[in-house]
Amino acid sequence: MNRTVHAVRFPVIQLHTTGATMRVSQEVFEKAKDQLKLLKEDPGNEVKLKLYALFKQATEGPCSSPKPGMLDFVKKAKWDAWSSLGSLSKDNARQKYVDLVSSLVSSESSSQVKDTTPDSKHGYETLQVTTTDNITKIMLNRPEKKNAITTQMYREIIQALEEAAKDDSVITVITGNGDYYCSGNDLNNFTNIPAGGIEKMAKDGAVLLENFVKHFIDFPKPLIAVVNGPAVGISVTLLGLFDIVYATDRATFHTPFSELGQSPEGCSSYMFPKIMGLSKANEMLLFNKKLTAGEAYAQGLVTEVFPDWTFEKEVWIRLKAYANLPKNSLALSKQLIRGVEKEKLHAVNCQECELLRERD
Ligand SMILES: CCC/C=C/C(=O)SCCNC(=O)CCNC(=O)[C@H](O)C(C)(C)COP(=O)([O-])OP(=O)([O-])OC[C@H]1O[C@@H](n2cnc3c(N)ncnc32)[C@H](O)[C@@H]1OP(=O)([O-])[O-]
Repeated sequence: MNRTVHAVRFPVIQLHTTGATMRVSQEVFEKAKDQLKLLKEDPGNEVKLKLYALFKQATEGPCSSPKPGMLDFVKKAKWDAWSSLGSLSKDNARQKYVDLVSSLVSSESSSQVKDTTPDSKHGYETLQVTTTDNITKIMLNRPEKKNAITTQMYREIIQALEEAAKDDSVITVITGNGDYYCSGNDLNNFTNIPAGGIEKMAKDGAVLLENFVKHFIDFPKPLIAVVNGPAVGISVTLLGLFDIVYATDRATFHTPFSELGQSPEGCSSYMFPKIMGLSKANEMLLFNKKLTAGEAYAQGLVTEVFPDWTFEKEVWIRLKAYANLPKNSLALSKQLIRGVEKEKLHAVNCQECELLRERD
């Protein structure tokens, strides 16, 4: 089952960055060329060189002209930029050219909008939670630990989801700070044995985990994962409970449960086979197969993959457009889509947590 991607039309170039396979049409390429002429701000020499190189590669293929002399600075810089693209195909160069122009046009228009990002909400130590432009953004904020989820972070995410469910926002986004989306359960959660011993730790852990996952199952508004880097463990298994998953092409998806002597959670034992088919789900959940972003897209776990260099810009422009849609209509439609499965998901969550408790 592939996820549905809602098409949003931008006033400028339509973005075609769905995975690595889609081709940019000549028409889109020409449009990008025209848009470039309308930029008001000079993007700077580095970007201009990149644009030049991509354009040459897209129209003529790899650079085969002789290297200009050392003193011919401009020609040499252009030649270097073009040559650096090596054997990049014309199609890929066209795609990258269009992506780059899109990001320049977008950043120019968004720089004209007043920055109204409010301060992070108080009371969170492991998260940064903000609401702006009708979007509540829950950012995992332990970049130095690759955003590993401690028991405190589990509790804070639960609290943030409860608040986001009730606030004025239209959509809710979860993302990570730094180079990782999330490295999964903090492994120290298993090593700090409390006074009641291992059995109590396992029981408390299972109760917390079940409640945590329950908040994703029951979340009433569209929930979007902005996967800004590699994702591990529970941050991957939960993705089946999000309504949309956008990923940078730098992201990977890894569920090393068998390696750790654990079993799947986050309703992945039910959602992954449903999303990607049984055998692909088994490769991930039983045999620890790490997926690239492209593979995760091909298997329907990810809605769309964006080049890392334009990821944040493109995704947030799109999300802001989504967040202007009518709040109630979105919430009701989501509940209609998810409602059919809710009972089943709660039962799966309960079983998964019970198994984890027994195995600890
Ligand atoms: C409830 C049960 C269900 C849940 C299931 C799961 O999620 S299962 C999945 C469970 N997850 C895993 O099995 C993933 C375990 N982690 C890894 O495999 C690697 O750290 C990495 C591949 C995520 C990043 O490799 P890299 O070479 O790029 O970076 P680096 O290694 O140098 O890490 C930087 C710092 O972050 C720290 N830190 C990172 N992750 C965790 C963590 N989960 N925990 C604690 N700490 C973590 C790391 O110790 C280091 O701290 P230090 O020494 O600076 O104080």
